[in-house]
Amino acid sequence: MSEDILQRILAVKREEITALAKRHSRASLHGLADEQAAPRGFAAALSKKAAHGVGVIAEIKRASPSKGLIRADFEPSWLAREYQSGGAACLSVLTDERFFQGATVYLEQARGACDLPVLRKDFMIDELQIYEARAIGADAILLIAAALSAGQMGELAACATELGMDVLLEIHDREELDAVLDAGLLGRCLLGINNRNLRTFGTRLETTLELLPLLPEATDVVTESGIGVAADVKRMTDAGVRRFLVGESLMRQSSPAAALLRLLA
Ligand SMILES: O=C(O)c1ccccc1NCC(=O)[C@H](O)[C@H](O)COP(=O)(O)O
Repeated sequence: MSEDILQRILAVKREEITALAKRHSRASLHGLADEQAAPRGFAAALSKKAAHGVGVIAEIKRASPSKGLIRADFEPSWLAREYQSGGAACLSVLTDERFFQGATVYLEQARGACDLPVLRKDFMIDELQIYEARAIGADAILLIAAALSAGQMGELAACATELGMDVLLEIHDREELDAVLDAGLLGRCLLGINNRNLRTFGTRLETTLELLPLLPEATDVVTESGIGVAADVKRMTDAGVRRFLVGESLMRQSSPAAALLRLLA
């Protein structure tokens, strides 16, 4: 994974965590998390759809470091309803402000507009962010292996699980897979394989296909990034992958619902 973009993002996250800690104590965020309705069951919803074909986590993504602004006409509540009517199993909402033009309020708006479980898509390196995720209603969080030590992954995953959230643990290569396996996290988290090379920002679906044979049998894999057309979905399902995280290709369409239906056709 690119030291440059990841390290730049993580430097900003450290500043944000310092600011968050000034606004809230751990106990106050825990209190806000406790006030939320119970999580909606992210992994279960994804597995239910996957058991009958394909489970899609549809992403609400306004912009990205690689593409800049993706969608100018950006209304999270409407997008959430579109994705639900298009057959998404779950939502992912980018909450990072600096690099993805996201916001925590977008997650609240999207979740409030539909019945789907929602992943907080951000760069999580501290328990405060996990409490904050639950406090804004998230049903699941993302952990990126390249950003964390094995010990941190274990601690943050345990924190999320204690709060009732599911964890999508993301890898890009064999080294990160080994770290996840060594940490004994595979059975406790969904495993995401991200097809994006963060040095070049290019996506290669082969990243998922090449890592699949190295996984223990029956691992629930989510293939992430670079899924654009139904042929990509077919290529993955032919290899046994039934869970997908899709953002840009849906966000660029005037009707994300119709685009999702076409992807699943
Ligand atoms: O999307 C980027 O440019 C990006 C850059 C640096 C770090 C992460 C990045 N993307 C995060 C994601 O994982 C994607 O938003 C997600 O997998 C959906 O990908 P896509 O369908 O290709 O929009």
